[in-house]
This record gives sequence, structure tokens and C-alpha cells, in this order.
Amino acid sequence: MNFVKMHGLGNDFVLINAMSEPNCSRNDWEAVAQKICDRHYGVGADGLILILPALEPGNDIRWRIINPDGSEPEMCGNGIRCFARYVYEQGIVSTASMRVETLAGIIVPEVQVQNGEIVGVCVDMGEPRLERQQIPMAGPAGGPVVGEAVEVNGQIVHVTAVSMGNPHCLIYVDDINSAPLTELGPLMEKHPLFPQKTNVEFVQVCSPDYVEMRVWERGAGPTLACGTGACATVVGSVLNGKTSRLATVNLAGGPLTIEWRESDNHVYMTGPAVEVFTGEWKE
Ligand SMILES: N[C@@H](CCC[C@H](N)C(=O)O)C(=O)O
Repeated sequence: MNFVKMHGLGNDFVLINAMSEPNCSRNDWEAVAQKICDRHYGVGADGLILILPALEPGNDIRWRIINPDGSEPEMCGNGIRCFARYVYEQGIVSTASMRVETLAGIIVPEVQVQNGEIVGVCVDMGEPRLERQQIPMAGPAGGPVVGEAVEVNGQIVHVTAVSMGNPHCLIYVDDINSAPLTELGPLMEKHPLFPQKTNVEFVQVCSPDYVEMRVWERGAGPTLACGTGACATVVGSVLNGKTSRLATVNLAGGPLTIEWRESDNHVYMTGPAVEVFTGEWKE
């Protein structure tokens, strides 16, 4: 199978145009993802992205994203920027702005072109989901989960939960460099409060328009960046009164600009998407 390797701030993906593969209707993509994402025995990636035809008229294209552990998340922010750039550059979609069918609903990325050069991708990520059941998070039905005390490994941490289609759990820290990413990350990911598991973000607020964030991703572990996590970070930080609606989220792999727009309640994410190499996967 032909593939392309891309990344958004070091959050890396293998993309396969399933429409041009003879065996595109195969039903073992989860197993392919586990093999191809392996950093020792495969290509190495934080996820496998499939390019598929739209199911509904009016939409341009559809995707699937699969985590390295074979689970299928609803959305991926860095991945959708790579996907949009690739399908636009390859002429699979002819317009810079496109309607993409995802498990989180229709997502609208726009490839940004200046003087004939692609300079980035801005994505309308839709509305954040804040109700407890929408995260989803166990416990009595109710409104947003903001700074809720949760016991993990015998200690109390305060969590804020936001869904961008996929679940995120924010934990504020004073110093990002000493955040317990690899200790608390996996424990929170599988905490019984999150029936579909969760991505875990450690956040240091530096100013109302600049935060540092490090992520432990559901189904992938620590990654250099997480686009949906950056969106959730700004939404959660606004709910906590810690930032304004427009802020830079700096990740291990670099910065994303995130705006939670008041006029339409949508979250907009702007950042890079880079092609690294192409290859052929032999099974
Ligand atoms: N890297 C992503 C998120 C990918 C999905 C995540 N691992 C999950 O299971 O929800 C991003 O950039 O948003």
C-alpha cells in the first residue's frame, strides 16, 4: 500500500488513500494501524489516517483515524490539518475549504495559501461539548466539569473536562517541566470516571493569552502535540477564568493558535501540517 508520512508539530501520522487501494474495503484497518504505527517494526506514527469518499451529498470527503493501540477516536486536530493539506495538494478535494465527515460530525478545515504557498491550516473544530454525559464522564448528570476533585493513586487532583468530539481531562500545574505526565497520565486515561477513557492534558497558564501544555494521549501515550487537546485547553481555561478566548497553546512540538469564538461558539485551531516522506507498506 502506498502511504505518506506527515506531522503537525511532531504529532505524526501515516496517511493512506483508501480510495486508490484495491483492497480498500478491508475490515482490519485497526490491525494495520497497530503494525504501521509501531516505531520499531513499522513506519512509526501516532495514528493511521484513512482517506475515504464522503457518504452524504454536500460533504467533500470522509476520514477515519486509528490510534496506535487500534482504538478509533472521534477526532484528531493535528491529523485533520495533515489530511486537509494532503487531499488539497493531491487534488482529491479541489477547494481550500472542505467539509470532512468524521466520527465527531462535520469538521471544516481551510488550507491557508499565500503567494501560492501553503502556510498552514485553520480548522473550524465545531462546538465544544461540556455536559458531563457528553464527555463522557461518570457521575450525576449535570453541567460542565470544572475543577472537580478526583482521587487518583491516593492523591486528589482537580480536573476540568471538555469534549472536542473526543474526551479531554485538564489538570493545572504550576511548572510544566515537573508535570507528572508519565505517572498520572496513564492513570487518568483509564480512570473509572471516564468510561471511554480520556486524553490527559497538563496545563501551565503563563498569561491570559499564553499557556504551556503537555499531553498524554488516549491510545497513544505521550505525544509532542495534540490539536483537540489544545482546543480543550483554551475552552477549559476560559471556563476556569484563566485565559481569554484567543490564546497560544505551546506544546512540546511547538505552538497552536486557538480561538473559542463567542459569535458562533465554535473553536478554531490554526497550525502547520508538514509532509515528510512517501513510501510503500509491504504486508
Ligand atoms: N493527536 C490528536 C488526538 C488523537 C486522538 C486521541 N489519541 C484520542 O484517542 O482521542 C490531536 O491532535 O487532536
